[in-house]
This record gives sequence, C-alpha cells and structure tokens, in this order.
Amino acid sequence: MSDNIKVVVKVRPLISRELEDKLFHQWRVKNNTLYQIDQNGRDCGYSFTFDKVYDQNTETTDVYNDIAKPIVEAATAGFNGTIFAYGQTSSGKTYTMTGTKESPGIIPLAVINLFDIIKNIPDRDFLVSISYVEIYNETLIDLLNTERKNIKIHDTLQGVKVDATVKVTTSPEEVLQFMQEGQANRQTGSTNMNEESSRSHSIFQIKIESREHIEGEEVGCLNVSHLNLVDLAGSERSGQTGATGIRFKEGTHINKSLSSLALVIMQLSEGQNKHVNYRDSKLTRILQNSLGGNAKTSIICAITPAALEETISTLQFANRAKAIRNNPEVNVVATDTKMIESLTKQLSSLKTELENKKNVEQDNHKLQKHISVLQRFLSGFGQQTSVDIMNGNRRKNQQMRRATISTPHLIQDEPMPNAPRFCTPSLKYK
Ligand SMILES: Nc1ncnc2c1ncn2[C@@H]1O[C@H](COP(=O)(O)OP(=O)(O)OP(=O)(O)O)[C@@H](O)[C@H]1O
Repeated sequence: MSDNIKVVVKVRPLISRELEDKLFHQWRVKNNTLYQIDQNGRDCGYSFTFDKVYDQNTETTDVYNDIAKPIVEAATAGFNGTIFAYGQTSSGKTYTMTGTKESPGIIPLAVINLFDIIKNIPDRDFLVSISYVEIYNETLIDLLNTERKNIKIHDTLQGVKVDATVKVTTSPEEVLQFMQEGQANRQTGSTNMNEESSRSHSIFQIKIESREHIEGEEVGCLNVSHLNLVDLAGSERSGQTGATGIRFKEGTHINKSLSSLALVIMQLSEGQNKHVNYRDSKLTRILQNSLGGNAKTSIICAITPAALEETISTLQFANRAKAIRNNPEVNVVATDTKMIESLTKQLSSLKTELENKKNVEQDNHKLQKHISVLQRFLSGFGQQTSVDIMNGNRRKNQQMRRATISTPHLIQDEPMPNAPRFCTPSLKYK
C-alpha cells in the first residue's frame, strides 16, 4: 500500500550565539502552521503548514512518539523505515537525532524502544545488528572501523547495500555503546555558525531479522527490515560560516550532495515515470529505497527561529517532500528449513527430469545400436525370422550363440531394457 512520506518541522530555541547577536524570532508556530513574523511579532508574509510543527518548547521524546515510534514498531514487523533530519547548519539536527544525556535524541530513543518492543513479542526470535557509516567529502567511511575509509556501495536485487562493518547486538546498552564509538569517529569541526558542526552525513542502520517460533520450533518465514537513522550535514553559506580551506571544501561537498537530494525530492514530488537522479551522489544512492521506494519514511526538518531565507528554503524542501509516496511492504525471506525443503524438491524433480531425458537418449541410442547389431546378426541367418530362431532346433540355437558371442559389440552386463527375447539375457550391447 502506498504511503506518503511524513514531514514534520522542529523549531529550536534561540541559542546563546543568536541572543548575543540580538537576533529575534522570525517565525511563530500555531496549529501546525509556521507564520513569518516581524520584529513586533506581527504576521508578515510566508506561512507553511505541515503534519506537525513543533515549537521551541517541544521535547525530542514528543517528536519521537509522534513520528519515529510508529516506524520503529513497523520495522519490528518487517517494514523498512527511515527517519532523517534535514536543515541548515546549526538548526538542531544532531541535537534531534543524537541528543544529549539530559535530552536523548531519536537514535537512543529508537534503540531503547526497539528492545522494549522485541521483549513484548514472545513468539518471535529476533536478531538485531547495526552498522554506522558517514559520507564525508563524497567518500563513504565506516564509523565502526575507521581503517575502512572508502567503502563500497553495491546494487543488489534487494536494493542498495553498503559494505560496512556489521555488529550483532543483544542489548540496547551494547547498541548505544557502538553509537557513541561511531559518533566519536565522526568528522566534526568548528565554524562561526556551530562550534561542533557535523561535516558529514551519517547513517546509523539497524537491521532487524525475526522468525516466529512455536514450542521451540521455528516456523513461518524470516522477516528482514532495515531502520535507517540519518543525521544530514547542514546546508551552509561560506560567508556566514567563515569557512576557508578544509572547512570550505567540506561545505562545498555538503551543499553539492544536499542539492542532489533536493533534486531527487523535486523529481519524485513532481511526477510519475520520470527519471530520478539517485545516482548523482552517494547520499541519494543510499537513501534511494527510503525516497519513493519500499520504506516508511519520516523527515524532521530542523529550523532556527532566527533565520529567514534558509528557513524558507528548508520549508520549501519539506513541502515538496510531503508529496512523495513510498510503497512499504513487509520484507519476507523464506526460512532456511523452508528454503532447503523447496530447493531439495526442485533438485530432485530436475534430477528425475534429467534421468528421464538421459534414459530416453540412452534408450534411443541403445535401441539404434541394438537394431543395427541385430540386423547384422540376422543377416548371418539368411532368411530366418526371429520366430524361427525362437522356435529353432538346438543346432540353430548353438549357431546363434556362437554368432552372438563373436559379435564385437557385445559385452557381458545386466539385461538390456527392451532387449529382443531371443538375446541371451547375460549379454548386452555396448
Ligand atoms: N531543542 C534544543 N534545545 C536547546 N539547544 C538546542 C536545541 N536544538 C539545538 N540546540 C543547540 O543548537 C546548537 C546547534 O545544534 P546542532 O549541532 O544539533 O545543529 P546541526 O543542525 O546538527 O548543525 P550542523 O549541520 O552544523 O552539524 C547546539 O549548540 C545545540 O546544543
């Protein structure tokens, strides 16, 4: 069943840098609509409405419960899910996705919730594994093994797969430990806009495999789903960030891949049967299944209330993304036992078929040989017919045996199928 991508907007509070710069709120939130306001708090222009707009007082747990929890629940039932945060630099994406000790973000909340959900499904066995990668300057880096600095993306029948380290995990604590290790490896740097700015897009992927079991026996099929929790790098203007050198290069790559994402979103929102430029960037390749594909997807657009142009650009992106429809389905794989059963059946039927064919060919071949040997053999008896031979006297039989044994094409073996009855049963044609 097709399903629209859910898009929500989260406004963060003004931060100390903005307060010091005497910036003021340029947006007001009312009933899931954002209104542009002037310095005196009066409406003055743009307004945008979304499924949900969270004001600066909203806790991340509220956002989680509304738009992430249903996706995590669906993932335990076999649906792919993606939640990603989009917005300009310093708009609160990492705060929303990762959070802090005091205010955990979507990733830790999802991990804890996932294990809680699993605990309450006693009739299924679950296997949870994770991987964590970042796209830095258009290079894919494994955050769980930083030796692996240029990992590959593969197109498979099941979609795009990344050649990343996979860690099987058994508890939320273990997953969160890996999350922290990965985050410590992320590329961050200080800019004028954000002291700790993410310089890469990160994708934290949780793979969930589950099988039903009854009285210890595994039954039914295997469900396999992927939950992608994505923290994008923010669009930025070098004039504002003061980026030079490495930071400038990073900013160029960030903006380029975000432009590819914006293009894909635009193409998908505009219409059917149109070519979609997924292959323009690693980001859009990896997110391909989440945008117009087989996944339930939510986008959290993060904005600062102090920005006007960047916020308008983010909200226009969000508006387009709302129109995209995905086709999420439960991802079912046959169990090993079922697969073995089915493959064994297929194999045995093919073997029989092959045997039958072989037999027919062999029989035809043998028959042909049989016929020619008999023809030669019979020619030694002049005008005698097989009936004569069968009914013949002892002398004739002896003659026949001698002639048979002297025939070079005969060897001793098991009885020949369909062999003429006058042949000695212990003799067979080569
Ligand atoms: N809801 C919030 N409450 C309080 N502080 C917030 C909130 N959201 C974000 N912040 C603060 O705003 C600053 C920027 O946030 P964050 O680093 O999450 O932005 P970002 O969008 O990830 O930026 P970048 O794209 O540069 O990585 C941080 O100091 C963060 O602590």
